[in-house]
Amino acid sequence: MFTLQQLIDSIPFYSMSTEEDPVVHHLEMDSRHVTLGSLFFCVPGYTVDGHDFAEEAEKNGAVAIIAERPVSVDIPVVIVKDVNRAMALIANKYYDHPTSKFQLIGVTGTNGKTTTTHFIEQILQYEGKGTGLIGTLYVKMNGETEDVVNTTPAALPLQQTFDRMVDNNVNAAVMEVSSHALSLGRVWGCDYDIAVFTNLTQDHLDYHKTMDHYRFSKSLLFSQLGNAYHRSPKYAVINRDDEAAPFFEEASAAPVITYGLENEADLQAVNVEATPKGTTFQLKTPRTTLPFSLNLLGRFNVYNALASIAACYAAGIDLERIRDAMHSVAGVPGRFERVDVDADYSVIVDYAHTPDSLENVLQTATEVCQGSLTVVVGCGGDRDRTKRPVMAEVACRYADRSIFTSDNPRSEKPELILEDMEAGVPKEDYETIVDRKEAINKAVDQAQAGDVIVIAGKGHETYQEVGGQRLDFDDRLVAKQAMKGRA
Ligand SMILES: CC(=O)N[C@H]1[C@@H](OP(=O)(O)OP(=O)(O)OC[C@H]2O[C@@H](n3ccc(=O)[nH]c3=O)[C@H](O)[C@@H]2O)O[C@H](CO)[C@@H](O)[C@@H]1O[C@H](C)C(=O)N[C@@H](C)C(=O)N[C@H](CCC(=O)O)C(=O)O
Ligand SMILES: Nc1ncnc2c1ncn2[C@@H]1O[C@H](COP(=O)(O)OP(=O)(O)OP(=O)(O)O)[C@@H](O)[C@H]1O
Ligand SMILES: N[C@H](CCC[C@H](N)C(=O)O)C(=O)O
Ligand SMILES: [Mg+2]
Repeated sequence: MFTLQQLIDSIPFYSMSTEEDPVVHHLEMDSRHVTLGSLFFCVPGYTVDGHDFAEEAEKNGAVAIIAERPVSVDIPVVIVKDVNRAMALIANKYYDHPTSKFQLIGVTGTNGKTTTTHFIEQILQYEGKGTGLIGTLYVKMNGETEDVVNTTPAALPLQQTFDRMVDNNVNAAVMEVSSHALSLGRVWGCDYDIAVFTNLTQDHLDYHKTMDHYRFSKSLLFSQLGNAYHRSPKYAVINRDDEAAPFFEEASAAPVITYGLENEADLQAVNVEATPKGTTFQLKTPRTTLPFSLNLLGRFNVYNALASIAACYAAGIDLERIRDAMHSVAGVPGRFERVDVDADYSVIVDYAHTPDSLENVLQTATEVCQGSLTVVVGCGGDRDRTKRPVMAEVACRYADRSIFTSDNPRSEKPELILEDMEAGVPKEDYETIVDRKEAINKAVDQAQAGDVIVIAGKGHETYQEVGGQRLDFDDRLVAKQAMKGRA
């Protein structure tokens, strides 16, 4: 148990409204969940401002408040420069620096984070480690999953999750680290042992405004490798084939292990071949060359495999053991997931929601397609508008037939999102069907033998976000129904 003073000792400068030093029993960033003895953090949000809930927090039993400006309460108020970052430091202290108690691997990059973290988790499990995973799909501890809101949670739930990982005997955890999280200080104070960079292409310009800021935010994971505890060597794992590689290498506060297919790298995949069941390649390292086989399709998955191999090697696992584990690594729900209905055409559901991921998945689909390729795709509302025409262009460049539709319009009018997409391509190259179910039905109805349909953007999602509502919607179920209806 800590007193307020003990907790805020981890912040360099602050001002305090009183000398009182209450005991803190709980940390909280949502006034509605405050209980007796809580320390309440006033987080300036995108929708509302946590400072407006200080009084409610006091009423609900908070013993002190951390804020960026004065608030009218009678309990102690500590004024800090940045509540998000103060919250990260205090949560670290409160939970006794949980990330110093197990090996922590962070994966950042525009695409491939969820896939790569799952590959790494499977290799760690093959080694018999107690594993933790945090990312877009869930928090997972020794096989049990829990729902999440964000890919990388805010500092409080994050440190609390790490603390539970310690209690659950996790000795190696792997997590997706989003650029939002790095930029907002959600992962401040995390003691990463290994930081992995997958790639950098356009996304999230609504938040970052420029690619430079986006790239800088991602690089924070690598400069953070210099953190305190030094229980084992730390490493950065970097994709040499990405043009941002030198930037990340320079930002790294730890030795760098590179991987790639095209450029010479510490771990390089050569002789990559697609087989009916997956992909094979030779892994060339300065010491040895080893044959690898992967149950998954797509050159992008070779990159994800290389990132995982390099991360696990950095974590101290033998390359031969990694090779054996990789042999049976399974794919991830909603990533190039084939809809399981017997038919002479294939339907693939994929989470591609950026220009680069769409290009990768469509390129892979053309390699397995014997007839014509159809893509059903939309772009998310309240997200980077500038990627919409680019995604439309990519769709039309690869597919024989493109159907533009809705993907989580959120607060935007679906027709206007579609107009943004349409601006990227000539009229005769696509058709537009606002209703996603109708769009999927039409693609399936018209499929011929040997054709492939890629339904892109939502992958594992089980909802369509319209206005403030989440309506049930699962591309895989809708496609399955359409396919069965046709049979
Ligand atoms: C833009 C953004 O990052 N939003 C995050 C933010 O929400 P917000 O700013 O809207 O929060 P808010 O509702 O304004 O509330 C502000 C504060 O007031 C508090 N509050 C609110 C109401 C009340 O009655 N009492 C009260 O105390 C809230 O608890 C909060 O602390 O804080 C929330 C709690 O931490 C996050 O869940 C939420 O992520 C939303 C869901 C989101 O969509 N974020 C995206 C942009 C994001 O972060 N994405 C990346 C992944 C990107 C990728 O992988 O491609 C991610 O890591 O998830
Ligand atoms: N290494 C890669 N390079 C490019 N595209 C990829 C790569 N790996 C996966 N993809 C594509 O990107 C999509 C999303 O993959 P994944 O979920 O692994 O990425 P992510 O980085 O976790 O995405 P998010 O930022 O939404 O969490 C996949 O469905 C696939 O189409
Ligand atoms: N993490 C991404 C997910 C996008 C998924 C797509 N279906 C969309 O809604 O745009 C984001 O929040 O931007
Ligand atoms: Mg993800």
